[in-house]
Amino acid sequence: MAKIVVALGGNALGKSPEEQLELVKHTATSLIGLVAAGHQVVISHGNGPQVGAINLGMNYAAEHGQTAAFPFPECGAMSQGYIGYHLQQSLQNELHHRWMNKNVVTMVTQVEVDPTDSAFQNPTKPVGAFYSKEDAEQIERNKGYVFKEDAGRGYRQVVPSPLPKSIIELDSINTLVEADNLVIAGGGGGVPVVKTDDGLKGVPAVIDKDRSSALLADNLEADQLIILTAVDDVYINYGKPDQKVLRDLSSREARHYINEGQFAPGSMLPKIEACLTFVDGDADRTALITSLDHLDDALAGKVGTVISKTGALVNE
Ligand SMILES: Nc1ncnc2c1ncn2[C@@H]1O[C@H](COP(=O)(O)OP(=O)(O)O)[C@@H](O)[C@H]1O
Ligand SMILES: NC(=O)OP(=O)(O)O
Repeated sequence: MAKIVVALGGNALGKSPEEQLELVKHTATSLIGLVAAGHQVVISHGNGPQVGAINLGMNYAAEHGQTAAFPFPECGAMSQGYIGYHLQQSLQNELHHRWMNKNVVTMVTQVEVDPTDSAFQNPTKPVGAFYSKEDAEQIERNKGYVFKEDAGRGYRQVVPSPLPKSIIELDSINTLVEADNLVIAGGGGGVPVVKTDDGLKGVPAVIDKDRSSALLADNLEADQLIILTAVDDVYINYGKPDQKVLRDLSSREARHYINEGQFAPGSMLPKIEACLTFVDGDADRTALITSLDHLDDALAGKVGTVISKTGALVNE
């Protein structure tokens, strides 16, 4: 039996509640498959598109005098509830379908960040919808938001993405996991909070969920970190005619490709860095990056990129 932290990508969760529920149902089948195989599974997820959509909706309602203004950390907490609800329901339905009995719980999770983190001066985390260059420039002028190009897919608003320092609810998560519950935690990288003289305080930012998931996996002493996103594999020369699948990577090879600039900042780079943080902690640990659709194939070794301290296979 292995302890596995599975991180689901926010961009791979679809663009609407209907799409998300459909995608999550499919992923629930594979996740419960892992549970049925005897593994201890902890689930985390991204929230970039979702927190951006919630924030836009709340801003619109506030600008039209229909609601009070909702700060960004509150929007992050809402995204944890929204995505956690779909995950809980889909996992519970799949458990029921298989006549399995297990409690599923979403933990609203706060993650401590450093208020002096330089990320607050340099927003990099893409959130919300994709825009054309012209539309992004117009919104920048009208609202003062910052936009950046996101991995060739269009322009998106970016917000600060400080590094996760500690998981506030770690003890509760650990207790629930050890009591054999299926736990969803660290959603959206956790709601970012800073420690002040008056206690914890939310800050407007989005922590990278891959980095938080690596911290969670390390803190829970997990054996494996699985990052599920929109692509089946990690590539070098991604999107070019000579792109090549990386099936199996040692830490050393991964660092070499990072230095070559093979992984886009804001998308694949933080995933690779998160995997390195996790696997460098212990030689027996592995990390797997694959798509939400092909987890079963990846576990069978047919697709996906495995990262470990020493590497095992030869790349195709
Ligand atoms: N070298 C690469 N190999 C594979 N995908 C890459 C690479 N560089 C950038 N990407 C992009 O990174 C995306 C995954 O990052 P992102 O969309 O931020 O993930 P998520 O929201 O699922 O966590 C892929 O869908 C792909 O477009
Ligand atoms: N919080 C976060 O990293 O979200 P995405 O996975 O959507 O980028």
